Amino acid sequence: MAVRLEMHVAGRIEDYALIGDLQTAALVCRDGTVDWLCLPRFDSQAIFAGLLGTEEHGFWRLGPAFAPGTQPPDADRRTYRGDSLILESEWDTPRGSVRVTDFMGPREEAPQLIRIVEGLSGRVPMRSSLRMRFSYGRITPWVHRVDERTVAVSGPDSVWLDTDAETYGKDLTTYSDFTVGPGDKVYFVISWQASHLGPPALPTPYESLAATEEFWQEWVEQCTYHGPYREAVIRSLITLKALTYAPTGGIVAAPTTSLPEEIGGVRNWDYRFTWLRDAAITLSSLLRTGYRDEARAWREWLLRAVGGDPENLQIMYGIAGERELGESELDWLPGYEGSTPVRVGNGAAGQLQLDVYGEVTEALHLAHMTGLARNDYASLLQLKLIQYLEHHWSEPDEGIWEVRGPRRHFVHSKVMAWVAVDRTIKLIESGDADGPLERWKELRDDIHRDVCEKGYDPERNTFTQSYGSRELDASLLLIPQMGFLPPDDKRVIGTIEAIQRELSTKDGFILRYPTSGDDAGVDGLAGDEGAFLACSFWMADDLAMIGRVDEARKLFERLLSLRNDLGLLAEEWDPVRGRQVGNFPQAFSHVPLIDTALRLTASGAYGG
Ligand SMILES: OC[C@H]1O[C@H](O[C@H]2O[C@H](CO)[C@@H](O)[C@H](O)[C@H]2O)[C@H](O)[C@@H](O)[C@@H]1O
Repeated sequence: MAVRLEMHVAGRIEDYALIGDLQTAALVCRDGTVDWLCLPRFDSQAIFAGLLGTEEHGFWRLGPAFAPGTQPPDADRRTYRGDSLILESEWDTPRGSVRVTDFMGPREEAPQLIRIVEGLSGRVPMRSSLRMRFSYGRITPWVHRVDERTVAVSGPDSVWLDTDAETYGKDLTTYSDFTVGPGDKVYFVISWQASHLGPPALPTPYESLAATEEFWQEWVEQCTYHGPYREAVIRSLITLKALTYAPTGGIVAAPTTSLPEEIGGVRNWDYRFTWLRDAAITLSSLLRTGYRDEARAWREWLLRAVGGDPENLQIMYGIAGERELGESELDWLPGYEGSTPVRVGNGAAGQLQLDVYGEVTEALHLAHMTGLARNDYASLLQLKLIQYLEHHWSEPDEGIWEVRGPRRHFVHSKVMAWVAVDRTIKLIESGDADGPLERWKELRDDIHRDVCEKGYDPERNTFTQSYGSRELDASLLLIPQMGFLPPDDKRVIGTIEAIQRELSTKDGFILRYPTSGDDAGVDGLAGDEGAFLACSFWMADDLAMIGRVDEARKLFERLLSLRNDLGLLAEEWDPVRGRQVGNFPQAFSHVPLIDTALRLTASGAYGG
């Protein structure tokens, strides 16, 4: 029978803090429990999967001791140390106060999760409860001692625990009970190592802490944005950097799988991969805020990943460029608050999504415009993508939202195909590439005409989700932002107003598209979902672009208020339950946050 160890249950999504080492990431709950950690990479098996199950599936709690049968207390305060990814959680207990500092140092060697306990006042009894379960909570590893170290082994993985506290094993869990007084420090470090290798080097937690703090300080100093939303922009940039897989330059969409888009629902996906779309827009935000190294690294990643025939371009890859991302279900995990299935891998990898050509080309264009050193292969890739689009832009596809229903002629896909051709024409005109300029100008005009004829409903004065449909889609908000039509075009204004009218939630945030109505089931999925945060930021952008700047600023600031206490956003917002939903933290939410902050700052629309 399962032994109930702690009374910890997974928190709300916004209860989590992110820490990471630019190769993987962990989520730490308010009560000091690490409920999610995949080792050694973002897309590896989790050793703590309590987030998607129970304490039986692995967790590591470190905090003040508490009475049996009660819940571990939440920290009274928590914050990142300055502009870093070092988390500090503090508890005030009847016996005194204590701080736990959690971080993962950017690394060359074994991945490490480091936790340092520091007594602040009084004498505080503490407890560490470490329950590793390999293979996403399915496997109880062998745990034994090697000299002063504790090692857990199963299959290809071993995880080593080093601490200066006494430990003991009970109920297949490693415990440590100790007391800290003012100034006392106790460390705990777990390090991953391939199990066929010998023990990893002994950790140096205090040196690692200093090096990690310095790393983040230096990184943040490069930011060129100094406007009124700097705090929110910096936290978003740090989050994007934390989602970057440093060895290759790949960027994950989020470090989690299967945090549901609807609590209890089936819309649960694995985001631990590099989508060309999400990575391209991330790159654009990084470029706009002065970060060129990441942009260069991602461009290199892109050129390696898409190597081969552009006919075989995938819309997403593994973080090192892997193509096989086969989707499967982990049936032993009960899911976040009962949301099943829990999926690993992602079947969307095999879809046709024509917008991706536009997003990639736009990112390469921005790299070019901001003076990133020219790369002949990048220009060649751009030309090859257009040669492909010439023959395929008029096909139906699965679109930006990766619908699992039938393919359609999504308007946004065609608009982004136009973007791809337009930016490539500009590249040729700048003299940095050679191509059939006149033919591609005609192609650009053909796509534009097609969209305006078939994707626009003159009766309702709005563009539509797909050709022949009466439904709306918030991706149409990108039409003026991409320069497809100017913001003062009456069709653009009509579309913005229609989306605001028909796709707003009660609290004024924006849905991607209707999940019920004439076209119910466009995405081929059961259930509903929350407001999509990226679309809500796009609405703020569009309102600013059409001169409704006060409204834009108010919407933006309401969106900022949805962030958790650490400035983090998931993919969606559930307006009924008033909580964050979907994978967390999500690049696709933090990127538009940065972009809207930059736009509002440029328009002077702040401070009211
Ligand atoms: O809605 C169904 C699809 O949901 C996921 O896709 C979403 O996340 C992607 C990564 O951020 C994003 O690029 C895409 O625009 C979103 O719709 C999921 O990954 C898909 O498998 C699923 O079909």
